[in-house]
Amino acid sequence: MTHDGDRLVTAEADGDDQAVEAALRPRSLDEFIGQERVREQLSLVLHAARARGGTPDHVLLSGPPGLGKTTLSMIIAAEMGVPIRITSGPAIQHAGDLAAILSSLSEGEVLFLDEIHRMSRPAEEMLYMAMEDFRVDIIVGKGPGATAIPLELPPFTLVGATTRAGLLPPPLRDRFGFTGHMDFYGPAELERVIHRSARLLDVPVDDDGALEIAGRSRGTPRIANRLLRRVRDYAQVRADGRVSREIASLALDVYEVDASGLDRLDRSVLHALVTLFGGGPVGLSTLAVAVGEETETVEEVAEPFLVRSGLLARTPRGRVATAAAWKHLGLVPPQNAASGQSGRTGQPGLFGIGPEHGGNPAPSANE
Ligand SMILES: Nc1ncnc2c1ncn2[C@@H]1O[C@H](COP(=O)(O)OP(=O)(O)OP(=O)(O)O)[C@@H](O)[C@H]1O
Repeated sequence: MTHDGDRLVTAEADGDDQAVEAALRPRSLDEFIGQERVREQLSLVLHAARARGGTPDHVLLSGPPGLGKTTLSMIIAAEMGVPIRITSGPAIQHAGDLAAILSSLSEGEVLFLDEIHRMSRPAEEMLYMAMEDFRVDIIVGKGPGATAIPLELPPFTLVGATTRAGLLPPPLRDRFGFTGHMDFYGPAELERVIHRSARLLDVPVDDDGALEIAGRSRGTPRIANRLLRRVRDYAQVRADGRVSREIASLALDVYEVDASGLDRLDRSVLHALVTLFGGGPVGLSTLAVAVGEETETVEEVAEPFLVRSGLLARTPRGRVATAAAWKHLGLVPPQNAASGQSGRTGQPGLFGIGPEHGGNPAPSANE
């Protein structure tokens, strides 16, 4: 495991984010920006459940961190007018932990289980029965004398969140009535997220300023909100508090987040690849040594976004800089530079989709 929590452009929540995020969360489906498909589908599920006077089917939300899975689960509860209980897979290590939570749910309550793919196996098996029959068997005693005491549960809605639906065992996946796939946001959607947050935080931001921040936010609302807060600081300290394109750009230059959302680590990987290794191919560990980082940091922290942006390719022979990477660094790409792909736009840049989202998975070259 690597820690990238101190990076401004990490999609994971840090301690600083949590309090502000609570204030910035949209509270209804109408307020939730983007993800039109998921929003429409979910709205149908919730409307139908309300019309029947029942609880909605269990919902699985899959997608990268910071795109709004927790927010959507809270919206589901709010739209249904029921309470929500929030926990996560890693917090449920024993079946007993889960039994305690399930048995204390009230009728119709939403149970949000983040990182559901990281739950322990016994807890997962208990969840199968709870989801299907609203019942669990509590095992009392050990060995041959153990007995199962059935416990009826009130109907509830499980909202599971995972970064990869493919990691879930099929029996668990099949028990969700609806799966929503969340994708990275486009610049126009992020611009709306930034305008909305700026209103709530009382920061005057013009359209160009919002778009400038959006362009550096890696398709992720959590990052957009974090960058907005840093830009707000800059605008207050070095200007009159208003955020224009120029102020946003100067502020994010100070924080070393460039126009495409790359930070210092991302750029140093590309720089080493291009200047020291002629664009590659070069093995991962050699590249890591060249930038003075752990192999895992390069692989898990820097590479996913570089690949998604169409700047770096993983090939069987090693890491390769694409033509776009050379251009990004202001250099002329050699004739044979890899063309690179980024899933959604077909252009190198922000909003492509990496291997985990339908791109071409390339074999890892760990040397
Ligand atoms: N569609 C959206 N519109 C407006 N704000 C959003 C939207 N999606 C996310 N946000 C904001 O982004 C922040 C992160 O969202 P959230 O915590 O729901 O993400 P997540 O997908 O659950 O992340 P993780 O998987 O890391 O828990 C929140 O502050 C939320 O307000």
